[in-house]
Amino acid sequence: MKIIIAGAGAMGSRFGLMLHQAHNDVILIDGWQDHLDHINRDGLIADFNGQEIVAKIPAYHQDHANEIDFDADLIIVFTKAMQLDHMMASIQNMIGDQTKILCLLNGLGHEDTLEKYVSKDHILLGNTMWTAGLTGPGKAKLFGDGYLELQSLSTTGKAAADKVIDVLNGAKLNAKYSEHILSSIYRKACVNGTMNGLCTILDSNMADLGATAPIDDIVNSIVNEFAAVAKHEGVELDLDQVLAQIKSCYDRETIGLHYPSMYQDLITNQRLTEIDYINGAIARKGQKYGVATPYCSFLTQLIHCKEELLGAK
Ligand SMILES: NC(=O)C1=CN([C@@H]2O[C@H](COP(=O)(O)OP(=O)(O)OC[C@H]3O[C@@H](n4cnc5c(N)ncnc54)[C@H](OP(=O)(O)O)[C@@H]3O)[C@@H](O)[C@H]2O)C=CC1
Ligand SMILES: CC(C)(CO)C(=O)C(=O)O
Repeated sequence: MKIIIAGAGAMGSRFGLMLHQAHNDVILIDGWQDHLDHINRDGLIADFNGQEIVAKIPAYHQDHANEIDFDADLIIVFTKAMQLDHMMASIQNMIGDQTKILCLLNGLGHEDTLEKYVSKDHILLGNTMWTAGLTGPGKAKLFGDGYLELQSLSTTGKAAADKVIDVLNGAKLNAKYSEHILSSIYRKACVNGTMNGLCTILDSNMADLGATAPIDDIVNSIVNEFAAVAKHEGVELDLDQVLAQIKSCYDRETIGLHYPSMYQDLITNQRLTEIDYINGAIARKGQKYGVATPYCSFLTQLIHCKEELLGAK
């Protein structure tokens, strides 16, 4: 399959690498010139479960996306939430009649941004429990296992979605179709709404955070706020399932040693975070629906304070 990874940071690099290894025709598009230069010069270098892999994958700057001759079957968008709009505008001319756009970003509401550029027929909405990190431009550190779920936003799009799922599974990405992607997105947002902000503020990985005494209380309070808001959007969260997914993040043998992407953004790279698309989104929706969200509001404010204190850009 001809695949564009639009947003080739940590997660884009993981998906790009695994799909390239499975003999798909992959190109990377990103806005970070130094990263692109390293990849084009030395290859994408990954510490992949402890083994060094070098993949020669062509990488292009998004400002020149118009000039790329590549008839993509699939575009996987993997920018940060606040970069999605700009990326979609950059790649608009690369979207053909049959091109599917798979969105796996963390956070809520990305379908609204995608629908500014393409109809529902093109959109596969999803989320993923894979993890990834960058150790420098052109260098990824990838460990642990993961999976992803996706759903076509068009009622007639299941067959095309299944083809994409076969390709993803050919690359061992553990993809499956979801009939209720909004529930699964809310469930994943609960994982990010607890792990990402808390690990960032408390300077911890997920396993160490999970071993603290007050964590269960804090997690329960945050998850209840997500669930109360989700109910107003027609999503009934299964709290046991949500808590089990959060607890799976504490496992040192799988992804517990991972520092969430928000930690990587703010603490490692002094970059602005996606908090407004996660806990911030719940606080805004809570106001709209008359649901109290003190934990989400406080965590959002704390992260914004930290962004200011660290001069994040
Ligand atoms: N990392 C993870 O483990 C997981 C992440 N996600 C989600 O996937 C999406 C993509 O996240 P992720 O892959 O972590 O994003 P990254 O921060 O690794 O990359 C996103 C973009 O940020 C810019 N960038 C990143 N690092 C630097 C840097 N050091 N200097 C300059 N620019 C940089 C690049 O674009 P540009 O230069 O154009 O700004 C890049 O395309 C997000 O929604 C995230 O929440 C989901 C599951 C797990
Ligand atoms: C790994 C996980 C699930 C942590 O919340 C994630 O999505 C992230 O790092 O952003």
